[in-house]
Amino acid sequence: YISSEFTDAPSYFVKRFNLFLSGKTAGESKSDMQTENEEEEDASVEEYVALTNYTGSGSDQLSFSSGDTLLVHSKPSSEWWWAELKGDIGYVPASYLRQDAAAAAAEEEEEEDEDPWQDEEYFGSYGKLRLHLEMLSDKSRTEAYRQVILSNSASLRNKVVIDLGCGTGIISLFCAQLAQPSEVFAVEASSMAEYTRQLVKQNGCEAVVTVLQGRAEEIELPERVDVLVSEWMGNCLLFEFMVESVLVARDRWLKEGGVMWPSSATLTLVPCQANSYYAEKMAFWEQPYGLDFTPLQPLAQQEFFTKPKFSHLIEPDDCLTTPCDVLCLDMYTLQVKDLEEIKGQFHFCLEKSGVFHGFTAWFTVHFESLETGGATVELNTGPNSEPTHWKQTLFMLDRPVSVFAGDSISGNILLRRNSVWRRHMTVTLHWSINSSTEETDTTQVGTKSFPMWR
Ligand SMILES: NC(=[NH2+])NCCC[C@H]1O[C@@H](n2cnc3c(N)ncnc32)[C@H](O)[C@@H]1O
Repeated sequence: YISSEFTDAPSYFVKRFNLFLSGKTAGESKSDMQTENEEEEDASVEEYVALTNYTGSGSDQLSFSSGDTLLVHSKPSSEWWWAELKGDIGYVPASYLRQDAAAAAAEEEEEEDEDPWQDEEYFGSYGKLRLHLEMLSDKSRTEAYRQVILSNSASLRNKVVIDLGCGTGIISLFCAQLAQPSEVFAVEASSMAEYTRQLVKQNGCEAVVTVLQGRAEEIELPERVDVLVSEWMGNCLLFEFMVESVLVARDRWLKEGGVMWPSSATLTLVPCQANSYYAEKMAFWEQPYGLDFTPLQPLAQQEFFTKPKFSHLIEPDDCLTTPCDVLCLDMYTLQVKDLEEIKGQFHFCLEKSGVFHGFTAWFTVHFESLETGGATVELNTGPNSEPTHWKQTLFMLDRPVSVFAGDSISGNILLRRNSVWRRHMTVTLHWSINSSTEETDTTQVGTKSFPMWR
């Protein structure tokens, strides 16, 4: 019996289905079937995922629940497919199925054997000039490292230096040009290294600077070093987790009493307004061209406010109060295992009323002097310093909160490294807003996790 809506089912199916009804499973019926085109018989079974529940009508249709994985044996028409679920076989409405979920699952399988460090993509990106141009064009960043070398030039005499992740070799060239170290090992894993070698030669530094192509964790040095210098900081300080490579190299190659540049790193946080960003991404839908597009606002929140916004330039006036250092990393004692989960507390007393749209984060690194008592050099990527290519990182709340002078915002920030994708992390913020007025004391609590990026 084939229910009426299948009148368009080709004869092949009628035969096949009847065979099935006669107790032969799909597999066995193969030998009895002379189908018009063999490959339909041989087509590999495809996995599909049910988008929603479906209750089959008539005995020839399958019922299934959302999320079920159906094995589609063939597709006699675009509307109805012949599929199997938990040993049952029958017709299913094709529009209720989605392969990309199954494909995504397969993809997931594939990704599993993808490198958790994504080094091909990562070092591939650094094999091109774009990122190096961005970094070299960042005067605050590059001048800070130049200042470190310049202000320590006397102490660098006859020292052995490793420049970890040297890129185009700028820091190594500063060492050779502004000081007289005995040796600088410029280590670079990307294909940029071969050009870095040319730059070292082009600038007459090959007597001092040796370019080693390879990952810092794997290269062999002829000796331990007095100074480990590296520009490893990522967005929100840790993204990319290049810092792990720095710590591994420190443990392997830094002499007892050797110097880490940067010596320490601090993550700073502030509750902030983000009126223009909010207007651009959320308020926009209130009345575009006089129409009401507010039903799109949940989508906008999901699409624009779920992940942190990199390269956000916060104005000092957007800070609702004095920023607070929430994490301080000592590059001499920090361990790789510490990177899995780093937590910081904060407590802000609001000095002015405004709209609390979210939190902004940035970092500062310090380079201690090689001479005891010498001046420390600071690279501050915050809103009161010259902008850098990192700018700042904005974490938008799901919805803004009006706050008033005298209110306080306290809570904590948690950076949890992704246990699979080793260059990624999730930043979770917990906060409570305490408003005190004559009549009442109210507390609003909130929490939000921001994947960066997985
Ligand atoms: N501040 C950052 N977020 N990135 C800027 C520095 C990154 C540079 O270091 C190189 N690099 C990164 N990790 C490594 C490593 N483990 N070994 C060698 N070179 C590396 C990378 O190829 C690039 O040239």
